[in-house]
Amino acid sequence: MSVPALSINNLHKSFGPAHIIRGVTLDIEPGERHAIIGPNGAGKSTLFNLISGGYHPSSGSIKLRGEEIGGMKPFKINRKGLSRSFQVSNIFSNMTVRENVRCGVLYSMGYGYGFWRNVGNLHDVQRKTAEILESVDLLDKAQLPAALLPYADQRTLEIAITIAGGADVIMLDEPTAGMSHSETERAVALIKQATEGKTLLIVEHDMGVVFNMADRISVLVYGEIIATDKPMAIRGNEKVREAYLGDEADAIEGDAA
Ligand SMILES: Nc1ncnc2c1ncn2[C@@H]1O[C@H](COP(=O)(O)OP(=O)(O)OP(=O)(O)O)[C@@H](O)[C@H]1O
Repeated sequence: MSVPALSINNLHKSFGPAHIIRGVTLDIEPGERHAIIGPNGAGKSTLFNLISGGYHPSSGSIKLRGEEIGGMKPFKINRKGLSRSFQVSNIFSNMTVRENVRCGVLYSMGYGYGFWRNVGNLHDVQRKTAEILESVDLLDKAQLPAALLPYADQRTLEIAITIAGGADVIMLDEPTAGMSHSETERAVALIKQATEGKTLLIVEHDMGVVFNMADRISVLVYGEIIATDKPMAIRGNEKVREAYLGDEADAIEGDAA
């Protein structure tokens, strides 16, 4: 068997007396698209922050391709090939769309951020930047200041920046939050295309998105994973229906069937 892209073992996190993550164990295979779902306050963002280095685990282990990363600084984890987006937009609004993506590309190639002004001649950087912009369908808006993009395009740019760093494990926190139905459909297609071959971990409230995108789903309730399975099995899981999805499960659209 291959080494899991991410391997979480008996992970706990408490804030003072509040025990928020309560023994999470989960393996995510290389190339898998995995979604974490669960009610508000279940601990999804906390789990994301633990994996990407925002929080120190209280106990337990988090391994990236077999290497322990629990408690490492976020930039070190990023350097090891794990990149995450945030719910709150992370883009440089005064820079153009192209410059924003270029920053990520430069970073992945080992250049400092201060180098970006002189990169016009760096062919490999230009090519990689254009490739990413094309994969998320933003090439025709590359010269615009990021602040002028419509909201859905800003979220897409955020995803492009996350991918530009060259990581092969990508974590997206509610990538379609605030988007209309048609914008969401487009974003899902772009995310699938842009993360092809990479390992993807998402937190998402839109069940249409989750069931369309994920190979497997984990359901987090009160800091514990109550089920990890393929979308169809999650939809039919009695425990999951009781704790979270309820009758909504029957109404979920998706090609998971
Ligand atoms: N830094 C912190 N200090 C204290 N409590 C925290 C901290 N971060 C999160 N919590 C608590 O942990 C619990 C889980 O929060 P978290 O944001 O991880 O849930 P979530 O599943 O992401 O919720 P939502 O779906 O609403 O985003 C909440 O009760 C929250 O108040």
